[in-house]
Amino acid sequence: MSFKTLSAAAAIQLDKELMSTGAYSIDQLMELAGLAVAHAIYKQYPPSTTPNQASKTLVQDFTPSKLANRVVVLVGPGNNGGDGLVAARHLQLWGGYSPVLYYPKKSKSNQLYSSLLKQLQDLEVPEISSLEEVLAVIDSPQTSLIIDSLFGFSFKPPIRDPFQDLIKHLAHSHGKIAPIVSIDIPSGWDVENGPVDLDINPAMLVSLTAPKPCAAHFHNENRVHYLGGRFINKQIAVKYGLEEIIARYKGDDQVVKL
Ligand SMILES: NC(=O)C1=CN([C@@H]2O[C@H](COP(=O)(O)OP(=O)(O)OC[C@H]3O[C@@H](n4cnc5c(N)ncnc54)[C@H](O)[C@@H]3O)[C@@H](O)[C@H]2O)[C@H](O)CC1
Ligand SMILES: [K+]
Repeated sequence: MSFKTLSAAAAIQLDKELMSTGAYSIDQLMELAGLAVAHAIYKQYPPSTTPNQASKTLVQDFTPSKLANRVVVLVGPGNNGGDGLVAARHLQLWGGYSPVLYYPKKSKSNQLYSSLLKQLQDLEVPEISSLEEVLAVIDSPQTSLIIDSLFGFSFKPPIRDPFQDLIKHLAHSHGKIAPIVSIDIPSGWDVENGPVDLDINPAMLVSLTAPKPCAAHFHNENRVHYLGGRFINKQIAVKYGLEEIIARYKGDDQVVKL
C-alpha cells in the first residue's frame, strides 16, 4: 500500500513544531504514542485465555508464573525508549501480558524518564540489568513478544555500545525468537534507507504520526504495519502533506492498520 512518508528531518521539525507553536508537552505526545503502541499490540497479539489459538495470538501460560505472556521491552536512551516505557505500563495495567524491561542507558537528569520508570517499578514490572541476561530472556521460549523501543527517528549509525551486541543478536536470531514489534523505526535501520548491515527484521511496525521512508523497506514475510500517534491538526497535516494518511483514522481509532 502506498502512503506519504515523513523524512527524518521533517519528523524532527514536526515534533518541534507540535511542542512550540502547537503547545503540546512531550509527556502528552509520548503518552499518546505509547498508548497507541499498546493498542496496536493488543489488536495484533491479544492475550489469549485459551491455549493453542491462532499462532499470532499470545498463548497464556496458566501456571501462576510471572513468565506468562512475557513481553521483553528493549528501551533506548531517547524518546523512542520513552514510548516503550509508556506502552509497557499500559500492557501491565491491562493484564494478560508480563512486560520485562531492559533499559541499559538511563538519563540521570531527565525527570520524565525517571517518572515513567518509577510508575513501572510501582507496578512491579521487573528489570533485567545485564546484556547476558537479556539475550537469554530473548531466546527463551517463554518470551512471546519483543518490543523494540531502542531508537527512533534521531538514530544516526553506526550503533554504539551497549546496543551493538543486542541489535546484532536480534538480527542474527530471525525465525528463532518471538516476533519483534518496532516502534516508529526498526532499530539499527537507517531512517531514510532501511536496513544497513544489521537487520532486526521486525514482524510489526508501529509508525508514529506518519511512516518514515524506511517503512518502504519493511519486508518481513508476516509483516503488519500500524499507524498511531494521533495528535496532528489539519493545518499541520496540510503543511506536511499528511492529509491522506491522517484521514485513515475513523471515529475514535487510536491506531489504524495500513
Ligand atoms: N511526533 C512524534 O511522532 C513523536 C514521536 N516520539 C518518539 O520519539 C522518537 C524520537 O525520539 P528522539 O529522542 O528524538 O530520538 P531517538 O529515541 O530516536 O534516539 C535518540 C537517542 O539515541 C541515541 N543514539 C542515536 N544514535 C545512536 C547510535 N548510533 N548508537 C547509540 N545511541 C544512539 C542518542 O544519543 C539519543 O540518546 C520517535 O521516533 C518516536 O518514537 C515521541 O515520543 C512523541 C512525539
Ligand atoms: K525502534
